Order: sequence, then structure tokens, then C-alpha cells
Amino acid sequence: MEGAVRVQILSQAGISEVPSQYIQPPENRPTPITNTKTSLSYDNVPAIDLSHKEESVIAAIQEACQELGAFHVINHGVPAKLMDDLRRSCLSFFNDFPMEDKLKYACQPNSAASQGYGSRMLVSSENDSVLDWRDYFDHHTLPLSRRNPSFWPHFPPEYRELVADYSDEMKVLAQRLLGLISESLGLRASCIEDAVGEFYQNITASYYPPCPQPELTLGLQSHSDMGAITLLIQDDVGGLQVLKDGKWLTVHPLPNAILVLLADQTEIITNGKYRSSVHRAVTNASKARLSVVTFHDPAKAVRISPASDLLSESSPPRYAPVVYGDYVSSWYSKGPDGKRNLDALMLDT
Ligand SMILES: O=C(O)CCC(=O)C(=O)O
Ligand SMILES: [Fe+2]
Repeated sequence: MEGAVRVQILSQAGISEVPSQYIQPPENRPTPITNTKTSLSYDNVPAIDLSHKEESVIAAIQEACQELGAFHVINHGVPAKLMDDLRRSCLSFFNDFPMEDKLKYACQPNSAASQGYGSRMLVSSENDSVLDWRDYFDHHTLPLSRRNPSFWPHFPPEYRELVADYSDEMKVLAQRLLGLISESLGLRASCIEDAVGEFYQNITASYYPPCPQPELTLGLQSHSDMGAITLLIQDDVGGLQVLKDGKWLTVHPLPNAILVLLADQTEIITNGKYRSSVHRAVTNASKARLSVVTFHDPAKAVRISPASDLLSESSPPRYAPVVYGDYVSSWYSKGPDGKRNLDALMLDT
């Protein structure tokens, strides 16, 4: 939580060793990423062209969701200029302005998931044993009653308008994707969206400064996202990895693509037919990396359970129902650690 140092300050101080709180235990340390795209992993995150025939799009989504829970979409209808402008403005906030000005937007100390400029995600000190090599800015963007751009940076000058425009675009795309994902399971198009209800959307810009010891640290530790569906754009530096059969695959940046990550509530609603993606971010020694992640979550009061259309005597519920707000509280008290929080809801079937 805040009061915390921003890793950008450590990075700029030119230290040659990271402070001990950032050192991962050996089993969590990343293996070095090579820049060659010859590794097996390169083709493992499929790119799905949303301008293709709906039938083939749905088939591709079904395969990607069964295999990985993560896929790129291209020809998605979000203007490339908006994505570029947003990435540039977010990077400019972190790179081009004095820390003193940025700290005027600091997250509230002692409160989980507060909007603003921060570095430490968890409040509880118990979970703070290893810190992420990441600074971020979190924006509450939807519903509109939560959107108050005066909490967002006013520098560079176009920042607030870009975040608002991007939020609206992401909502439309998330709705469309949840429709296609529902249909890929033989459900009516509105099934998952109806179960989620009105989107609570947050946009987080993450900034990973160069790290003197990338082999010992993580930009963001292994986790699955809590909500329904996450849409992620990154720059050309790379560092995102998704877990597949116990191995970390690097998601190589694809220009103008948007990465879709299934999140935990979609796993529950689909009764585990589709699993949420476990992912993490690694750092590197020479280049800062920026990503912008848009989360779509249920309201805290919504009760999530497996869709009744997917249940039968031979396919009983595999997850206990959960009130989303309780799920979030439990996540923040336990820490991410892969999928521990979701696994706690699994029933013996
Ligand atoms: O920066 C990234 O690529 C990953 C960010 C992420 O997974 C998150 O914010 O939940
Ligand atoms: Fe994530």
C-alpha cells in the first residue's frame, strides 16, 4: 500500500541489486525470455480475427477458451489511434512528470483497490513479503456513477478524455466477446453478461521500470483476474506470460491486437468448462514496459453461480455460489498466489 516507494524511484537510482523485498523465492523466479520468436510458445496465443464469419469466430473462441483462456483479437473495431494515444499518454504520465506531481494522485493508504497512483496491491502486511516490480495507476471507469475524471491525471492534457473514450470502447468489446463466448458454449448470447450484470470496469495502467535483476523478480506475480473478462494492451517490450500445463508461455506483443483473458467469474459461470487464465509479468534490465488492462467485474452484491443451462444430473455444479464482494475480500486477504481463491470454491464432484 501507499507510503510505499514507487519502483521507478529505485530504478532511476541506478541500484545494481534489488532490495530483498522484491526477491522471489526460487520456485517463482522467471526463466530469461529470449527475444527470438522461435520458441514453441510463439504460436500458442491464437489471434482471432473478429471480422471473419461469426461461425468461424465462435469456433476459434471455443478452442482458445478450452486450451488457454487467453487469446488475441484483431479487427476488433477499437480505433488503433485511440489505443496508441492512450498508451502514449499513460507512458508520459509515468515518464515525463515530476514524482511530486504524480504523488498528488496517490492511492489512499490502507484501502484495497483504491483508485490512483500506487505500487503495492495488497493492504495486509502478511502478504507483502515479496513485492512486485511495478507501479500503476488504477482508474474507476464504469458504471458512470463511479467515473470521476478529476481523480485521474490532468497531465498530459489529453489523458482524461482518452481514458473515458477507451473505457466506452472496451465496454462494447467486452459485451461482444461475452456474447461470443456464451454462444461458443451453446448458451444464448446474453447468458454470461446477464449473470455478471452491469459492468464494474476498472482500467489499470501498469508501468514496469527496468529492473537490475530481472532473473530474481516479477513485475506482477502469478494470479488470475477476479472478475469476468479482462482486455489487455501492451507495448512492444513484452513481458506478459500465461500458464499452460504448468509452463509459462510468453505473450509476444502483436501490433493493434487486444489480448482477452478469461477471469474467475467466467470460470464459475461456465462451470469450469472454461478456466480463467493464470498469468504474470516479468521484467527486463533495459526497457520500461507499459500495459493497460481493462477489468470487467460484477457489482459487489451480485451472486455468481454456474449457469443453470450448463447443469444436469451428469454435469453437476463444480463451484459453490459466491457473492462477488465476498470473493474480492477473500482475494485481498489471501493474496493472488495463482488461483488459490477460486480453488477454495471448488466442490468435490
Ligand atoms: O502488465 C501485464 O501485462 C499484466 C497485468 C495484469 O495481469 C493485471 O493487472 O492484472
Ligand atoms: Fe491480471
